[in-house]
Amino acid sequence: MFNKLCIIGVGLIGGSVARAARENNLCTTISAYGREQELDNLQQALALKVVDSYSLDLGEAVADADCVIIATPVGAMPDIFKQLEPYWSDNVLYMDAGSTKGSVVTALSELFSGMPANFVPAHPIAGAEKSGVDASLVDLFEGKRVIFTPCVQTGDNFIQQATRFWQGLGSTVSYMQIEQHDAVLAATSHLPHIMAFALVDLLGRKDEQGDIFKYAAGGFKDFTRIASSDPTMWVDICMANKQHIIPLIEQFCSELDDVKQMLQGSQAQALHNTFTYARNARQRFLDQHNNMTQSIIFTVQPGGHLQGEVRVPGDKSISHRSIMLGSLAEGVTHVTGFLEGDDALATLRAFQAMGVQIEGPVDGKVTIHGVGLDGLQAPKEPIYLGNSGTSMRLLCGLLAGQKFDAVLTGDKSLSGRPMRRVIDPLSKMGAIIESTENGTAPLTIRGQSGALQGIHYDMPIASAQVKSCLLLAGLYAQGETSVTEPAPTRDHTERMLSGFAHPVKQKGNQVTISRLGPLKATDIEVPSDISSAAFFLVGASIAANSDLTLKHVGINPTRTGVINILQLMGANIELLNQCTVGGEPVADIRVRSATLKGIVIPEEFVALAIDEFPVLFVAAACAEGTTILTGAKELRVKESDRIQVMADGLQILGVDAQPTEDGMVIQGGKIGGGTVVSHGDHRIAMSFAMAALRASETIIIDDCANVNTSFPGFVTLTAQLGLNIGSKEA
Ligand SMILES: O=C(O)C1=C[C@@H](OP(=O)(O)O)[C@@H](O)[C@H](O)C1
Ligand SMILES: C=C(OP(=O)(O)O)C(=O)O
Repeated sequence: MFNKLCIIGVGLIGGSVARAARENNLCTTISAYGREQELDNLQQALALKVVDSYSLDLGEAVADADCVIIATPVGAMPDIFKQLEPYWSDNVLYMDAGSTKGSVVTALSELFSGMPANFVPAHPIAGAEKSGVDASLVDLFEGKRVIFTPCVQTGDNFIQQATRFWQGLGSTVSYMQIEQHDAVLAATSHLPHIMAFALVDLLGRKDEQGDIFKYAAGGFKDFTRIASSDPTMWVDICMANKQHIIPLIEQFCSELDDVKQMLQGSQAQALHNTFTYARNARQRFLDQHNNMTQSIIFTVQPGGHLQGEVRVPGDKSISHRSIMLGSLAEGVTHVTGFLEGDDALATLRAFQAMGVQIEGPVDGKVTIHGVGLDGLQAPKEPIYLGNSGTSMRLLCGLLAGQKFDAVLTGDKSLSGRPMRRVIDPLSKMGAIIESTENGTAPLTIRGQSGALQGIHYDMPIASAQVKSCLLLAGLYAQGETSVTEPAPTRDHTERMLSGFAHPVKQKGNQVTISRLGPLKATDIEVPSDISSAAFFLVGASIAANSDLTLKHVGINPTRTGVINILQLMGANIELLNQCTVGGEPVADIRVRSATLKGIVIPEEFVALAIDEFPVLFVAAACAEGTTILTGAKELRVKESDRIQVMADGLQILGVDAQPTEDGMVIQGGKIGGGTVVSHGDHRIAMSFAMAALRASETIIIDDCANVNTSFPGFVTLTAQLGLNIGSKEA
């Protein structure tokens, strides 16, 4: 807590910082500084009790302050810094709140001949088109991001103080390099503002008769909202960041020119492709944005049944691998049925960041221009893989054989998941991988000057991710790399390598790879994901009067444990229209309501149904008698501890579910209602949604944004089939 906070420039941002700091007890008193011409605004700030005092004398305003925030337009900052210099104190934390960072840091560095250690450059990504203290809000920063761009000279203790302060205001703190910040913001904020101002300028001048604005509707209003922003502030921002903005304006003009030519040439298809790509890209942005800033809550009313025909999204495991092998192949790979969920998209972006040209996804279609086994380029920044364990573990193997360094990062859940399972065997092959002390991400994978050495590895756990990681590293190793598994795990990597004309040798539980030559591009049709279908297999089994057909689902025998287990429990499941597509068996699956009974789940099915246990626990809760799962310790290190989190949730719903070290004991019975927490785990969220089909009360599920990682459109689809589900932002 600060004793005295001084705000220089009490406008929308400065005023909101003051309000939120007071509300959250982050300081005892607040002073403000402004210029003579801002007197009215300062008086207003005092009258509104946003600040406790103000002064037109900077020395007086900052006297005894232990935190000073400069929240003026960026163009005014160099002057403010000069005026501040005589009062500068090494113990005080100084921060700005400007939208450009290069100009701020340059001005300070010139003045002080180097950046002062106690200045933390900060940019809250929050704002509105309104200005002045009147517009300030106590919750403006709640759930918003603030970006720090610390310099090498910035002191850790000051960064920590600044972090605590902004977190106290409700923000999430991110760190960026100055250049990166200014380039990104030029694209996402500065260019859109210029476009809005320019469009209104153009139409306003044309609109002398008032016709255009008179008939302008929602689209115009949405697009031009930001043209109501403060011109002084925006002139400052544009001037300060023009080196990044000008090239973007040029690119935008050329994009408009392309559109003009499509119109001139009546190229409706080309225009359609452009618009479709943009619409999908925007949706991905919104999904990502929701994940970052909002928590989604599902509310599911009790009862209902599932009926109809449905095709669930593409297989996540196969989608990841299609991008990886397509990128390493020679030639162009066309993928259809690609999963447009965040996990698979994280893999797609990772390869784009390594120089692979990838088009799409548009309606599940992706085109990958393979660069060959040795054609990847060093990524310019750490590769962020979100929530996706498969991306991180498989990429580790693939990157271990490259000539460049790469850093892999992930969200909070992924940063807590064990990575030694891949680091240890890769190190035996000669890879150099740095992790945290706990063996977790961020991971730095060092470039290799020579090839890795092939090894034989007896996997201590049944993991397709570890196996696939080593097979991918094996593509870069001298000699043979072989892996034995304690139980069969999904074999999509092996099958797909054959499709890319690079077969592996399979003997019993051992698979062996050596570099045979280039991978050859091929076309891949991704079937629907049986792990997503699993929610409906359980949902339609437990809900009376259900009859559902799931179309074109992958039924690779290394994935069908869920069907085996449900059939043992008495489920009514039929496989229809079986065929093989691109080396993967596929079928339509018909499922009808059935009376389930509790069973002891055979351990041989555990690896074959590893992702389906959350929803199988729901099936067990609806079955007659006791269901016992053992040998499934791996569930504790997925996106959440799926044993504990499911047991907690089921208990809240009144089910007798007892977690054990490696499984669970569930007595079937009645399901009540209540609020359960998914802990950001997509499969937990979707499993509890299905439980509502048999619940007596409403089930509310917190923290569901990550459903987008594997099953975009889950709410809409399940609602169409008969589940009474709604979703809202928290
Ligand atoms: O290889 C894959 O695509 C996957 C393997 C499994 O993980 P483990 O290898 O950790 O069991 C599974 O849980 C994950 O969802 C996807
Ligand atoms: C465990 C899962 O995925 P990953 O390991 O890729 O995060 C899952 O999808 O259930």
